[in-house]
Amino acid sequence: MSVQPALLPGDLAAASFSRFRSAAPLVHCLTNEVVQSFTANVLLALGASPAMVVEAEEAAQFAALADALLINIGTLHADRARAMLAAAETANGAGRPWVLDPVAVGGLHYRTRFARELLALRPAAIRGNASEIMALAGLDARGRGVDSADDSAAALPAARALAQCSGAVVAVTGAVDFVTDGERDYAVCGGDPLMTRVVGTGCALSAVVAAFAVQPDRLAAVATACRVMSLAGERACAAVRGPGSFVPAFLDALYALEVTDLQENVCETY
Ligand SMILES: Nc1ncnc2c1ncn2[C@@H]1O[C@H](COP(=O)(O)OP(=O)(O)OP(=O)(O)O)[C@@H](O)[C@H]1O
Ligand SMILES: Cc1ncsc1CCO
Ligand SMILES: [Mg+2]
Repeated sequence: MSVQPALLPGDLAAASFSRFRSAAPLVHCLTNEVVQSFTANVLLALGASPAMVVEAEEAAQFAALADALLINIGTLHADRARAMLAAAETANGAGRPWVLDPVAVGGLHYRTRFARELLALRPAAIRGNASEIMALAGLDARGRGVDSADDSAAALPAARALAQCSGAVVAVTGAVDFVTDGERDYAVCGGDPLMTRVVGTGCALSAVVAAFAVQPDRLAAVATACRVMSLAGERACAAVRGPGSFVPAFLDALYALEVTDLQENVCETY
């Protein structure tokens, strides 16, 4: 396995974004209460469809109708947990991919236990920041050299171990996003630190990952989801004064993205 992951090739990213635009996936989002509206707007701006169907009985039914499912445990409570388990089981039964965003897993016991339960239901992809991926990997990858650290590059070994033991494609995001299936990985550059000064860019990215996880080359597709967000983020940041003007500029940049924009995935160093 390479120590320095390859950059996501522009031709793969463009092909994946083109497939996404044609498919316009319907994404069932069981996400946290802070980011629901922003997440729906990000999916709509890109050309996908969001649906936040949250009651357990309905969530179990709807997971078979949607193209993909997102489970984000940011504001977890018992009713929502019940809906999440039911929806993940339905999605698995119907052959639909589902994505786990393990918000704040690590220090908090209830959500950490619950994330372990979800992991056993085999998500197609997992997207989190460095500390979340390290903590989740620690659950099932003890003894695989998973140490503590707080940046995405340092979390790459943990992401690989998590991918190997869960079967998921794992994206660990930060200044550089790394996406791995445990055997191969891609690096995705771009974005802007301002993206961390607005709530929900990572959560919304996880919904976009779900929309891309329907594609057969899941590793390249999840990396493309990361590139779509980082490219729109860097374009938006070039034209704004701060977090307040970032959100509308970001939605506009997502809306304006063209397939050919994904061809260029340049990054001098990372
Ligand atoms: N320092 C940075 N420079 C450039 N882009 C960044 C930086 N940090 C994060 N990003 C980008 O911001 C987006 C969100 O990633 P991040 O790792 O901050 O998620 P998160 O911590 O789960 O966010 P949240 O929980 O607030 O939704 C990604 O597209 C990522 O590439
Ligand atoms: C601020 C916050 N609190 C719970 S979830 C959330 C947003 C996801 O990061
Ligand atoms: Mg997060």
